[in-house]
Formats: sequence, structure tokens, C-alpha cells
Amino acid sequence: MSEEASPTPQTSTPAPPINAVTKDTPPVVLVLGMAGSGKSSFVQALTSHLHKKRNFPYVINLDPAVRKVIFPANIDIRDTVDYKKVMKDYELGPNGAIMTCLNLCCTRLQEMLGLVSARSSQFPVCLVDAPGQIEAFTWSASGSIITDSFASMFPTVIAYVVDSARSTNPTTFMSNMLYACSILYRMKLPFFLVLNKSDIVDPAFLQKWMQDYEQLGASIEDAREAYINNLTHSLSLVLDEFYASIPTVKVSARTGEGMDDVMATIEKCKAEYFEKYQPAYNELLKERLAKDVKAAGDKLNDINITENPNPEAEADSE
Ligand SMILES: Nc1nc2c(ncn2[C@@H]2O[C@H](COP(=O)(O)OP(=O)(O)OP(=O)(O)O)[C@@H](O)[C@H]2O)c(=O)[nH]1
Repeated sequence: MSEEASPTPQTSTPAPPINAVTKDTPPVVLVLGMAGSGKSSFVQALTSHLHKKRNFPYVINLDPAVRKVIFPANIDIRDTVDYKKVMKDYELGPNGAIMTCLNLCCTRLQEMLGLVSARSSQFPVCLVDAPGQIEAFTWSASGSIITDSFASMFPTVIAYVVDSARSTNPTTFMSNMLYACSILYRMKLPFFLVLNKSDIVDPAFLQKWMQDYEQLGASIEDAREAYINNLTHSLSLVLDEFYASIPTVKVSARTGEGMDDVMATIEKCKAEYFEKYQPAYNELLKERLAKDVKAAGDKLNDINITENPNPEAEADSE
């Protein structure tokens, strides 16, 4: 069965009451990053940091495939969808099953947003841990629906987690930054880099590379393949502008270093949301409200999973 056989994402109705975004609305932080970069550990470290201050965050796990959630989650996608069952029922591989679980989650999205919204006067920040397979979230229709829905109801920012220890090679770092850049352009939200694992290696070298491409150039000369060197060099010039506008924070999810800086950066990104992004999301919210009023008679738990009647033909046509 091809991935196209999985249900398409839809939002459920009727909608719970939706509060307009104001300067008092707490920010939502979508935590993204390559597999193993330390997203869940970062959410756990920031949660524990805030718990120590008795300033309890609202935490959501959106990774259906994770075996154990290492932080106290207010909402866990695994309570709504069963990843293993989805894999079996739809004969999907790991990535197809994650995308299908996210699609199913979208049918309950209004409900989820309603729960977060109802508590929004009680928490300083809402943290959302995205699936380990980053593209399942960032390049899927459901990922866009989830992101846009949060961004139309909360000042939403992206925290992109980088494994500093695995970025010591300039080419690897550049590939990761290209991915980060593509997410920034796709999601159109305030964005900051979390340079994680500072207990293993001081990420200052990454900040230097970002501030001064000649420093990166000097490091590239040490690498071997000439064509990759040239490409990396050219890309570093192109990414100069991206780097200039992106805040970075050095953290260790293991030791808890940098968490106050993370909170300060989230506040700056929240201000940027109101300056640059809110008008567009206001329009989106108006559209959604109009749709929700129209569909108010529909059933809430209308999870409408359809199987492709002819998956072979679908696969052949690819
Ligand atoms: N030394 C060190 N290890 C870390 C740090 N953050 C995470 N790790 C380790 O890195 C590994 C991956 O961490 P996770 O938090 O599972 O990473 P993730 O990005 O959520 O992983 P996926 O969701 O599977 O993609 C684990 O073994 C963590 O213990 C850190 O700051 N320092």
C-alpha cells in the first residue's frame, strides 16, 4: 500500500471557543531538528528548569513512534493514535505510519487547541515535541495544518535543535543549516537555533562560522573533496543573510546549561511574531472561524479513514 492510501488530514468540528491572540497569550514553541539532535531531551530539560521555578509549562508530545516520553506531557498523541496499529492496519512503513498518525491527529486538532487555549492563562509557554522523522512533520500537509493552527491562536515560534557535536564537519553543518533554512521559509514563523550538547563540545565554533564565513572557509580548506568545498563555500555566502537574522542559544539538555537564555530568546521571538507574522495569521483565523461556524453541526469524532480501493494502480502510476 502506498502512502497515498493513508487518510488525508482534515480538521474536526465543531470548534471550541477560540481566544484571539493578545500580547498576554503565552508562546507556543515547536521543537524541530534532525533525528537524535536532542529535541525530547531539550523539552525535558526546559520543562524541568521551569518546574524548578514553579513556572509550569504546558507540554505536548506529537511523536507517535516514541517508546517512552521522557517529560511530563499534558497531551500525548499516543493516547489518541496507536502507531503500531496504524502501521499494521494500513501496511505502512515507519514514516508512512507517522504521517498517518499526524493526519489522524489533525481530525482532533480543534479539540487539542481548545484544551491548550482553555489553560493558556496558567502556563508561561507551551512546548511541542515534534516527531523524530523531521520531514514527516515539516513536509506533510498535517504538519502545515498543525503549525498554522497553532500560529493562528498563539504566538508560535520554531526552536530548531542542532547536535553541535555532530556539526564539527563544515559540510555536515552546512547541510543541516540548509534544512533549517528551508523550514524557516516553509513555516514563516520566528525561528531560533538551539545549539545543543554544549557539554560535549562548545558550540562557539558554530556561532563563529555563522558570523564570519571566512572562518568557515578556513575550516573547509581542511576537508578533502574539492567540489564539496566549493559548493559549501558558495552556500555559506548565500546563507549569510539567513544567519544574520537567526538568534542562536548554546545549551546542554544534559546539564541544563542555557535554559534562561532560551526563555529570553523565546520572548524576543514572541515580539517578532507580533511585529511581522500576526497579521497573516489573523486572516487565517478568520477563515477558520468562518469554516467552523458553517460546519458546527458535524460530529466531533468523525475520524474518517478510507482505504485506497486500488493501491496497486496507485503505486504503478508513481
Ligand atoms: N551529552 C549530551 N547528550 C545529549 C544531549 N541532549 C540529548 N542527548 C542525547 O542524545 C540522544 C538523542 O536525544 P533525544 O532527546 O532522544 O533526541 P531526539 O531529537 O528527540 O530524538 P528523535 O526524536 O528520536 O529524533 C540521547 O541519547 C540523549 O541522551 C546533551 O545536551 N548532551
